[in-house]
Amino acid sequence: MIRVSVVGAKGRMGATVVDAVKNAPDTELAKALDAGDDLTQITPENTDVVVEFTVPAASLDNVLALVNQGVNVVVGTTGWTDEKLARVKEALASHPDVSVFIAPNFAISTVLAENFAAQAAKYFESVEIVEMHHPNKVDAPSGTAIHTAHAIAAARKDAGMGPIPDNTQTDGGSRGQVVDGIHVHAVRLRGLNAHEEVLFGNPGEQLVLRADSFDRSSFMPGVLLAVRHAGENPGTVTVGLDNYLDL
Ligand SMILES: NC(=O)C1=CN([C@@H]2O[C@H](COP(=O)(O)OP(=O)(O)OC[C@H]3O[C@@H](n4cnc5c(N)ncnc54)[C@H](OP(=O)(O)O)[C@@H]3O)[C@@H](O)[C@H]2O)C=CC1
Ligand SMILES: O=C(O)C1=N[C@H](C(=O)O)C[C@H](O)C1
Repeated sequence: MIRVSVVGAKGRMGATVVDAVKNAPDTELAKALDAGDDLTQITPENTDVVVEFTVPAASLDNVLALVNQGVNVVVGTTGWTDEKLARVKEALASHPDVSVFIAPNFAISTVLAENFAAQAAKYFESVEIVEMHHPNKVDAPSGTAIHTAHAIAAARKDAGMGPIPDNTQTDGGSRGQVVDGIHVHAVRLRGLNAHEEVLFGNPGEQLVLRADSFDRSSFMPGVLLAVRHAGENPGTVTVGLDNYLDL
């Protein structure tokens, strides 16, 4: 059995992970901790891998503490930047037996949509991203939308494409946040869970890629997949569930 501890265990995602870990045939719950709890309770003696779903403001410190405790970490919390990733790599240099895995999104529909978007990117002049979430979400745009924008921008750059056509002369904020040259729009609406559309345009045609997570159960197969792969690449940070899919 894989011994899994959960940090952020009382949150919407953490509580769902606790149930998933209890119900999977090959995992068992070790520690379930939340805000205010002492992370030093989690050690290699009681835990094979920690799943961390907290808040962007806390996640880096949690991951650094867990790496220093010598346990593998699977992270779903958003807010990761190159600077934060560099801090984790630095910590792993002193703990070469520990691995960290971070996924902006664990839902297969969204991971596939992002992969398809990166493939489509070089064929379309225009592209914009619309992400739509429940109104309890604290960050905007979503971590997934930022990750998708970076993937599309990288594909456009590789293909030698220029800037996206846009003749906007005045903008009171309606054009969204520009991430790596891509406009990203965030909707917060009661009734929604997690949804993303990537809109591609060419003269006379449009492609829309849309992924819908209607329920947090959609993230659990991906979380368990990452848990089962934890520790495979010691001393490294791996980003993206696509690393564990046959794409
Ligand atoms: N990668 C993916 O597939 C997905 C990622 N997410 C991301 O996961 C994160 C969590 O989302 P969600 O579960 O909805 O958020 P919630 O606010 O429901 O849960 C966060 C939990 O973390 C707790 N917490 C806050 N600070 C700490 C800390 N320092 N140490 C331990 N626990 C802490 C909170 O406690 P308290 O409320 O008392 O502060 C709360 O119980 C977000 O960043 C979200 O974007 C969400 C869905 C899927
Ligand atoms: O807060 C959420 O709910 C979600 N957060 C992640 C993100 O910001 O991309 C993943 C998913 O969209 C749900």
